Amino acid sequence: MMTRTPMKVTEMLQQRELRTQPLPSAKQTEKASNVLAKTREPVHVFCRLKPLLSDGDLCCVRVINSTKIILEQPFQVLDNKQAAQKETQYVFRHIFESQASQQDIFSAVAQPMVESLIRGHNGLLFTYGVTGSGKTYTMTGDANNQGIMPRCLDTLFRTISGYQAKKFIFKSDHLNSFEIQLEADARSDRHIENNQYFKRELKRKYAGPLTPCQDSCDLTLLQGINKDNMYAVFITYVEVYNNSVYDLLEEGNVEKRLQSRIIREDANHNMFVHGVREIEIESAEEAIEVFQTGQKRKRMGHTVLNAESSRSHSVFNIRLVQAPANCQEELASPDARTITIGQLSLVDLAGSERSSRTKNTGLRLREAGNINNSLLTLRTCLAYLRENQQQTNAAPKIIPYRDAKITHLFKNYFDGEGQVSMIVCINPRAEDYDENVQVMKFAEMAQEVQIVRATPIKYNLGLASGRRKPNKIRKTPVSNLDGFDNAEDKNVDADVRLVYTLGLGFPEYKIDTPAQAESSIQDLTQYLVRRTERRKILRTDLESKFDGLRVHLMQMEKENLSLNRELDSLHTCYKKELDRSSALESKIRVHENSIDFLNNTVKRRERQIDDIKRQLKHQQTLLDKKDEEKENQRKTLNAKLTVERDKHNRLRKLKPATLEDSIRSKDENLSEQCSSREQSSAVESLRIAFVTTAKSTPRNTKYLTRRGTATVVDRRHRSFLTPDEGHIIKRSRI
Ligand SMILES: Nc1ncnc2c1ncn2[C@@H]1O[C@H](COP(=O)(O)OP(=O)(O)OP(=O)(O)O)[C@@H](O)[C@H]1O
Repeated sequence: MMTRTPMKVTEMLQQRELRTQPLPSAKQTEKASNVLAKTREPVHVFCRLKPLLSDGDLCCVRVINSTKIILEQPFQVLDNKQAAQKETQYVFRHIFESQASQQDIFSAVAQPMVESLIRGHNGLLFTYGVTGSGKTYTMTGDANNQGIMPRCLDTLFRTISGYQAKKFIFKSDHLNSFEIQLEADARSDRHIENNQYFKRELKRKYAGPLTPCQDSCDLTLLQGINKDNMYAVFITYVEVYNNSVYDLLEEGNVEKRLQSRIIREDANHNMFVHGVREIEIESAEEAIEVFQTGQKRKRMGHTVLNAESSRSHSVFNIRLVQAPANCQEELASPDARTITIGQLSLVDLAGSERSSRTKNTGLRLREAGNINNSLLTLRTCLAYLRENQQQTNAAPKIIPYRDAKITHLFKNYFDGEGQVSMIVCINPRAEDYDENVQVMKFAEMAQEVQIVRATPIKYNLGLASGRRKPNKIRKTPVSNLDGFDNAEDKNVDADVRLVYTLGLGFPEYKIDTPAQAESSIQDLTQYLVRRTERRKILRTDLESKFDGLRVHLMQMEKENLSLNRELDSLHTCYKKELDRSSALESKIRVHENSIDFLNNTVKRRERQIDDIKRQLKHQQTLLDKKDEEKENQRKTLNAKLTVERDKHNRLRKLKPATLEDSIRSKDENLSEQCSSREQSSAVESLRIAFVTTAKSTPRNTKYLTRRGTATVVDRRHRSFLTPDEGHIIKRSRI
């Protein structure tokens, strides 16, 4: 059994906890760690198991408890039946077993993210898993089992109900931000919208296949709403198909070919789809209707593993815009800087799949290739992020967000904005074992990545908190009173004292008969008694309120004084810090200048080194050329020498033979023809000539003399023949 030992798991958990818990040593370190613990959080990874289709199906998963799960290699996959079954244990934040309801998932995973959204924080929630493992079911659900998205919308609208701004007060600036419109402009936009037939229809009824859940959560548990703010909700819905981004809510009918969009970075370094259509919605029903319109454009396809398989990654963004209101329930300032924007991105990733199992070909195969590539990039990004966070001493790796559109869109979540959660969907069938192993490994790695949670900057207008409350309180009984006046329902328990009215108008009475007069007088008396009592109650209430107000004012005055003192000390601190920071800035400038200078010097030196290298190279080339020339000359001289040697050898062989022949013939002629002294002296002179010629002949060569004797000539000696005797006189060379 290849299990992670319990020790290892606890170590892992301890390590994870260590990263979020403050170190107890020095006070300063503790403070710094506290800040880290507050602002850093790991990716939350949840695991959801899909129910098996039939009881006979083999299962490859065993749940240990709500956080531990074991993946078992199915027996039939093993070659050898005797071999030990391979098991791997994984630990997640929570494991939802197959019987877990959609509500369970929403409450544990998405509800806290909705709360964060209301507070103005960003959040990313995505589903990850093999094709057909239940990602879309978890994210969207169906008519009877609504998923996370409709539940989020329902919770959100139920929470902000009564605090929503009028439509078109907030307007998108098409650069991922919002501006505040004047009421007159907003009214005119509302008028235009009301005139559009489509919108009127939409408002009248909604009867789509998916409806928002009506009981998504217990609202008493939800926190985070600022009752002094006004809220508006905007949605965008995009898909990433074959690594291109498309706006599923683009204007035009559903058959229209969608335009590919680019991803851009806004002024706050958040990534957004440029030119995407942001639709302001006022209710969950309206949001679902808009979602369904986009859904019709989403690319779905049939694969062997899932009849309705998502062939693209879909990103549904809920953006909550809020700004402070004044006590008249209008926005307190037209300044766009007072706006806080929170974004919750719900992402349904396309399923990872193996082409061998899906039997995909053609377009489906290309889609699958693109899906797998983008998921691989997601895995790489998270792996590099984790590495960078764990090895703080090494040079950080560049995260390849731009390699896939989906990771490019996620960049600002991973780089530090908001909370990231992932639901890993697992189909526990034995056939999915291999792919589930990969999914689990990725999930395990992902939860070691730390994300910095950014706190939104809220613009302080200096308005008192709770300013909208009195107006709201006043509105409630007044509206109740309206009903009280008109309806017969006498049991309405209107809190009339708070609006300081003495009650209903003077009752009508008729005094036609004495009996009528009697009863009218009684009624009027009762009415007046009630009225007097109410007056008393109101007076007491008013007096107590005056007292309360006085106490409250005194308290506020005290608070104000202490706050002013605090403000003064803060001002002093601020001034000191300002001085310190300007001193640091000037230091930085000096260091920057010296860095610039050093950089320039380094560049100059590098240029010089380059020049010297070039010169050396040139000299080397010249030397090589000279060597080559020398070699050529040597070869030419050698060739000439060989030719000369051959010539010389040939001459040496030829000359003595020729001369010997001529001497012999002349000797014979001379001996035959004359015996005279003159004649013989001529012969002698000829002989001397021969000897002179023979100087250059090789050593130990034999020559014929007149007497027919052989003579050996040594090269080291010069040899002569005496004219009378013909003897050879040898003389040593000097
Ligand atoms: N927890 C569950 N309970 C009941 N049915 C489920 C559950 N999860 C998934 N299903 C059913 O399984 C089928 C496939 O699920 P779904 O379409 O959500 O898979 P997917 O992971 O999104 O697939 P793909 O990646 O191909 O889009 C659907 O018919 C869905 O209703």
